[in-house]
Amino acid sequence: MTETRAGSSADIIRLGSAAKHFGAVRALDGVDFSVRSGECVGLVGHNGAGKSTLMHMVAGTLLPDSGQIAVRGGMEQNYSVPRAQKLGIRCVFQELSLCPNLSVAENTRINHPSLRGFGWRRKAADLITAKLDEIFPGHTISAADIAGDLSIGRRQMVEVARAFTVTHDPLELVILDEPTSSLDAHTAGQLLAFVRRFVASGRSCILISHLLGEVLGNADRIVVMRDGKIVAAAAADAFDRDKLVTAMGGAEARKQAEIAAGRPETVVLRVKARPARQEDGKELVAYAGQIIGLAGLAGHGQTDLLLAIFSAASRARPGVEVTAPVALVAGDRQSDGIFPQWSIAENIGIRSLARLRNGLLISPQREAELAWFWQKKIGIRTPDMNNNIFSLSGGNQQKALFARALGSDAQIVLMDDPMRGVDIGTKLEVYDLVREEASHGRTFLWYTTETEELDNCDHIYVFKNGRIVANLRRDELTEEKIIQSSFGCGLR
Ligand SMILES: Nc1ncnc2c1ncn2[C@@H]1O[C@H](COP(=O)(O)OP(=O)(O)OP(=O)(O)O)[C@@H](O)[C@H]1O
Repeated sequence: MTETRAGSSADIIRLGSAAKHFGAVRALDGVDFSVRSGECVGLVGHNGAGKSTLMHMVAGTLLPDSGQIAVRGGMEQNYSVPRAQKLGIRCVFQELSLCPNLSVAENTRINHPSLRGFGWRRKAADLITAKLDEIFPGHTISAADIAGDLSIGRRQMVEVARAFTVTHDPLELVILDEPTSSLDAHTAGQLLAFVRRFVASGRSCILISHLLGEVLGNADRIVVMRDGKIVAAAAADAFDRDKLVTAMGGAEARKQAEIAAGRPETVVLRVKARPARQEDGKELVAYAGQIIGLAGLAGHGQTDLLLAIFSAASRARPGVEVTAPVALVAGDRQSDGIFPQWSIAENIGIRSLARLRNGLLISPQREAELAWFWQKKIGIRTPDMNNNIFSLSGGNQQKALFARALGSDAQIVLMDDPMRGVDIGTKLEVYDLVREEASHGRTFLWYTTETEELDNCDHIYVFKNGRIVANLRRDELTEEKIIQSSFGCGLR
């Protein structure tokens, strides 16, 4: 990277008065937005505020209904994805785009048509491996791995690394839309440290995240969106968490309520489950009314155990005992959670069909009532719950999956890192809801990559290499203890 580029104040891209409608929804309402060389711009806002729509315009995947786009000071008349690519603008969107049946190397080749001829596979493999090594030292991903076989966290790592690989086209600006949502704290730290090095070399990033600490700690400038508009923009050190939350217009920056402490432990057993690789007799035990956390580095068996419990509800499995109906809130909504052809209301009602039935048929009225109830309860932002589920922003899709589980008759709710992409105001509301439901006897098993969320749990099981290595009570919980157990030996 040259010094001139690092020192340049020219805008890489500038959008003026950008507006976009989707039917009745005004997703962007005359937005001015720019990125300079050598800066990391943090972009925050509630679910549905318009962040992804704005980023689609920067990336050329969506054109504004009205407004202008200028690159390096020159007006663009026919801005498009190939044009953005030529200018060195890349993006990693929330919905991951790797082809599941291709290898990591083959997926890398898709972005680099210049890798052709004899030995292209080796070159693509070397390119992505070097970038993974640089961003995520110690990763265990092979370029020969098939993308669909990787956990969502590893797919996210590949997707991020791929965006930073360079062959022919330049690399100026990378848009990262919730890039750490599926990563554990350790891996997220590696990525954010890399982003800082990247911008220090004169290139630029846009970082979208609902984890406000991540934005405050890594962005140079922060832009806050609300209802399709930019409502605040300033140097990052002009903000703190409370100021951001207030600007976003979400829930007040309240502290998490005093939570599980004091709730009597009941004796109704709901789940007993031993991980398949556990040899020392440790097992997860959950009673009615408990919120049980599953922690540790991502991909260490937490999701596998949740899926084993889920399947044990319908057919017996050795080592797993389940005593009540089970619902699962999938973290990987793309492959596990969403029925893409269906409306929002149908996606919510699918787990409650028995209650929605009128004779042999599903009553549209009951389905609409259930959907409306949950729309109000957790604020699903849409003008019409009969719209297709993909008309919702990413975070609002996730809320619909919550509504499906909580609106069902399941007494055991399994949550597989479900708060990805959910804004801070809604998160606090969902935490309250989970605690309220637990106080009525529901049991929650909650895998999360956000250590703060474990404060909501009564017990936390820490996983390593497919096994439970520690069982902590909430009052013994510290980030240090989790990391110690995740990397070292079990505490008890
Ligand atoms: N393809 C689409 N069809 C219809 N409506 C859409 C479409 N894409 C976005 N919208 C709507 O535009 C608004 C802005 O959505 P956008 O995805 O930009 O929000 P966001 O700030 O990125 O939210 P999140 O934090 O949940 O990802 C939302 O109301 C959303 O429902």
